Amino acid sequence: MLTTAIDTIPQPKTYGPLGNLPQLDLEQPSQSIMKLAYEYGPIFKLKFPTGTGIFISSAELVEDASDESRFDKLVNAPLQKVRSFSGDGLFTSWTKEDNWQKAHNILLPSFSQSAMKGYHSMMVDIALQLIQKWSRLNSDESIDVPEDMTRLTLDTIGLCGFNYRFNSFYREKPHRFIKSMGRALDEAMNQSNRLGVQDKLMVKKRRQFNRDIQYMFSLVDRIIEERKSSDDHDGEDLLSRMLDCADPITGEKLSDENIRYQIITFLIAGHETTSGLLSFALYFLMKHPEKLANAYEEVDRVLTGPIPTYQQVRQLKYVRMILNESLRLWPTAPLFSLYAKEDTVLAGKYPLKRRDVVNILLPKLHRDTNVWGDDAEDFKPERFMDPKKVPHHAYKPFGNGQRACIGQQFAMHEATLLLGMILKHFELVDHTNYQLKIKETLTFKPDKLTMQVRPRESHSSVPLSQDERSAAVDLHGKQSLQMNQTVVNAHNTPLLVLYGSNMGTAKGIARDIAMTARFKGFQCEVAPLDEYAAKLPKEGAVFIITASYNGNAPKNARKFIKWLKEGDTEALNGVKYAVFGCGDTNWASTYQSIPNFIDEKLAEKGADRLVQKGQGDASSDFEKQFEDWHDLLWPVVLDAFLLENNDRTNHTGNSLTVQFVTEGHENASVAEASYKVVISKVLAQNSSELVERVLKHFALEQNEQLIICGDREAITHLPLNFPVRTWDLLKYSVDLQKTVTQSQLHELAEFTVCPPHKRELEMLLKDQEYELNLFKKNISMLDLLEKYPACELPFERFIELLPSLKGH
Ligand code: HEM
Ligand SMILES: Cc1cc2nc3c(=O)[nH]c(=O)nc-3n(C[C@H](O)[C@H](O)[C@H](O)COP(=O)(O)O)c2cc1C
Repeated sequence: MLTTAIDTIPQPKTYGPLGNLPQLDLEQPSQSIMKLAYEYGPIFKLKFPTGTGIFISSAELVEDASDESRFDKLVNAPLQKVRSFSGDGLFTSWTKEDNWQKAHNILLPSFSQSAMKGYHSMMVDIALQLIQKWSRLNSDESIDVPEDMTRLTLDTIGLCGFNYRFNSFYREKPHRFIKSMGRALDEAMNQSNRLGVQDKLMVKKRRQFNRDIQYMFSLVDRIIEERKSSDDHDGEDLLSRMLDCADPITGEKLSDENIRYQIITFLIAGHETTSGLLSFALYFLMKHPEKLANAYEEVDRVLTGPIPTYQQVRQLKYVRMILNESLRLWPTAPLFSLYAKEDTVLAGKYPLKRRDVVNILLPKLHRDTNVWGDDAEDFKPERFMDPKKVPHHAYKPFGNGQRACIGQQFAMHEATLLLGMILKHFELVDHTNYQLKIKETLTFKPDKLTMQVRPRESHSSVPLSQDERSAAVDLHGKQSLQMNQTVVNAHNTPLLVLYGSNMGTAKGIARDIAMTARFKGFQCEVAPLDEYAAKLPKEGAVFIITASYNGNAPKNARKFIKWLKEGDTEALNGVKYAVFGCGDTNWASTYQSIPNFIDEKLAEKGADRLVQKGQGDASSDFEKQFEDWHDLLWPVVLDAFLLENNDRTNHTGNSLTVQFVTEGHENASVAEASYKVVISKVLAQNSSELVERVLKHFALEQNEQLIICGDREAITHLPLNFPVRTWDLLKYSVDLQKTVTQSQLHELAEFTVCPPHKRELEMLLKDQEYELNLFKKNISMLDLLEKYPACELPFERFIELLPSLKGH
């Protein structure tokens, strides 16, 4: 007979039917278990009224338990109680329940990297509310940190997920949802620690629990009803996906009941843990002035505009490291549970029976000195400097494998953005010399942490008004224009861009590349890899952008991989290809496994690799890694097909070219690029009247899309190589009102075809004339263009000559 772990693993003394319950401080159960871990070592067992569980906390044991072929998520006793209000939502469902896989498939795309760009402006909206609130405080007023972080994270998930505004910053007391949810979570945890009979006696508590659940249901049902009855069905938020999308595998949609559970799940999971993370990060920064100084240095260097852009948030490396390190020492979801799917032996030492329960005790795992070193207890963000050196099997704040946190990128983007903004604006004051005490519900938070803030003198800036915020937010991407660009001198070399993607990152990149390629004159098609299994064309080029999932292919690349592995592949001589892999070093052992496989296999079968494989790591600077590869790619590809760079086929002697795009082709990023223009310049804009005059002069439409091509190094103030709305370009990027300079005047004269007018303009070039007639009167280039219709200055040159808009 197999000896089970339950017989051989150390266990503290038990107390009759209560088992080890008396060893737990019910106010702080996870911290009590942590203490036991220091006493009993990396593996021990505890018996509770609800069953017996093993607790593990060494890297070696956790690495083995992370094997998803042998262990799966256990919906543990507290989570089973939480099911009273979150049902079979993603967090509290068993993997084998149909609704888990279905919801997972439907909702994953909403958490892809490209989806974060869509949420960015809404996150900024809420973050600005906090910054404004803090900037209005008197210097002796103290801030309840976890309370304000909770306001922020609840409002953020409400807005990004469901377009619902909790408006927590406009309320004295937290929203009632927070109260009901907090009480219900407390009660769920307490119920799981009570004996059945004790529980039955708690009539009042049970009634309150039911009332809280009813309140949460009613709020959520209202959100669903409002959305169903509104005309706005084209949103891309979570609720839209829940209501409209079908599981790509089964073709089934989510039921109304399940949608209710999912919304509650996201409202809970989407804010409790992130607010704790932000609170701990602020605590650590207040206590570590030297780390705080590093963070200030980074924020001052990166966040140069009034509102952080998506890209800038991605560049806040040190701030991210601070968050990672905070999650190491105080992972806000401190424990997750697994069960053995079959009889097995843990780490080759501990025999387990099917269904034996293993709990991963994160705060202790994250302090395993064998992996993290003797200074494991110290706060050192630098541990996360090199993602390759992070021991991922000893760092699991977001859980494991397919049941890992779906909202990880959401949480990290939101937290990096906010922490960056707080640091940009404020000095942090530890006015009570706070001593850390941890409050536990299902999550960890610093208990009663307060601080004061002072505006940073050298960086104080005017908080934005509501209107300016709206301007930043309005364009968050609602419009998604379909368009087809007209390319001058297209050579029509075929280019096939294939992707393997579950969540949309690889697909988004494939589309972006295709847009650039069309622009360079290629005849381009974008498709999932599976559509081209055994069909790779030998004409033109093939680019492959793909992710990996636990070492396996994304769903729409499985056939392709099978074909490469087993298929009767004839020699692929003549196929010209390039591969870019989307991966994440969190999955260290299978990092980039699928793109690597494809890249190597194609070469092995005789295909020509055009350029070295590129790879992006979602836990590192993905965008930069992609850009670096993209910059390498095009010269090589153009060379291989003996092509000229077509970007400038429309060249007029300017260093810029402008191409107008017309409708009809698939594309994603118009609104986004327009938004980029807006957000980076939100404080400065030209008047609408000025913009209309320019449109009229050049006979342009305000909603027309154009792409400006030019050298990114040389021209920094214009949105280059992306489609933008003409209106946005003119309103936010260039200064239309600036007095004409003498060199601009010189160009105007050059472009003037009517000799008398040309002469007049040349006269004005003389210093005195210029001073008197133009400079003193503040005459702009636009004024002159209107006055001299014979001046045929092209639009692209006009844009190029104008200075950047810096605010009047
Ligand atoms: C710092 C912030 C966060 C931390 C530390 C965290 C941690 C975790 C952990 C440890 C799990 C796995 C639990 C288990 O195995 O039982 C998990 C799952 C989950 N998290 Fe998060 N989370 C965070 C933020 C978020 C956010 C912002 C969202 C939503 C927007 C979210 C939604 C979820 C969901 C839906 C699951 C269940 C996924 C599934 O099983 O399919 N989390 N989270
Ligand atoms: C459940 C899960 C498993 C993953 N497994 C791997 C992996 O084995 N190797 C890897 O490099 N990246 C892995 N990743 C990271 C994804 O490949 C990466 O985020 C990629 O950008 C996703 O692309 P997509 O949005 O196009 O699907 C995994 C991500 C998730 C959510």
